[in-house]
Amino acid sequence: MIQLENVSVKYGDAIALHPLSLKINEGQFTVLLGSSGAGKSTFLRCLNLMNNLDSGHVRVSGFNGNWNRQKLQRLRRETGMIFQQHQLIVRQTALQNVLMGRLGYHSVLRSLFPLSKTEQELGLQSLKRVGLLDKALCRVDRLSGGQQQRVGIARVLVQQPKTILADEPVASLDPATADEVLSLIHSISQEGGISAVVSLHQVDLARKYADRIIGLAGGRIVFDGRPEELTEAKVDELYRNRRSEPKTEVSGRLLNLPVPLAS
Ligand SMILES: Nc1ncnc2c1ncn2[C@@H]1O[C@H](COP(=O)(O)OP(=O)(O)OP(=O)(O)O)[C@@H](O)[C@H]1O
Repeated sequence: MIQLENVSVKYGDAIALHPLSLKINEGQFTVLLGSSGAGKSTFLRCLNLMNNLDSGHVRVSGFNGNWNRQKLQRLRRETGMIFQQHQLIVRQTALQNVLMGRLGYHSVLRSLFPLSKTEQELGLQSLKRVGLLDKALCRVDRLSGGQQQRVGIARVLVQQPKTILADEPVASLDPATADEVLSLIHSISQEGGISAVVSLHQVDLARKYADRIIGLAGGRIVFDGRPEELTEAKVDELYRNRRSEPKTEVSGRLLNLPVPLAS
């Protein structure tokens, strides 16, 4: 369980997250929705304390007392992160990239030497789980975008995480591949009882996979409920600012079009 208590974040004078409090329960698949700049990435980074907080506390089950360096290292080791742009080393093989997920378990000195056979087997099992065992020795830049994201997921699996945080993991994929990749993250979360918090721009995918949807707007929670409670009116409210912008722009451009003369 992760609990945020009055957590707020500012960048300079700009407030990215207004004070908010909530709990993320074990095994829950939570989707964050909200227009660009709503605060989704900032919120995700608060969950494993990658962001400095302006106020409030983050409590995680299994971690008592104040956060010190060792506890933060353990928290980040137990939190798998998946990114939109995969953050892979493209000149290395899929397996080498996956094994990077084990680095948090070793000292800098130890990580200069090859990992144990057990860890290498764990890497292969993770690639098998994401359907890419046959690509283990392929360089990542020879893989498709969807396959690269699967490598990113396998890298998270070798961490044996308690929580998965995914920041727009399917934003650069076509709709069918996006569905497949999200379905994979969802099944990994369900099978392992791993909490997942995933930010998305696709409301249909949020409705399909989420146990819980949190809607952010202007750094505030404006919706928190089950997918069936997210009505069209609430979606409109969530994206109101973003949705109105293109209409204004288009109608503005249309107004400037030369009006054809009647013949
Ligand atoms: N490092 C930073 N320095 C200054 N301002 C920042 C920084 N990171 C984010 N912000 C600002 O904080 C606000 C929230 O940003 P955040 O990236 O959390 O939103 P988001 O919902 O994830 O957006 P997107 O969907 O575009 O990724 C935005 O106004 C953004 O410009």
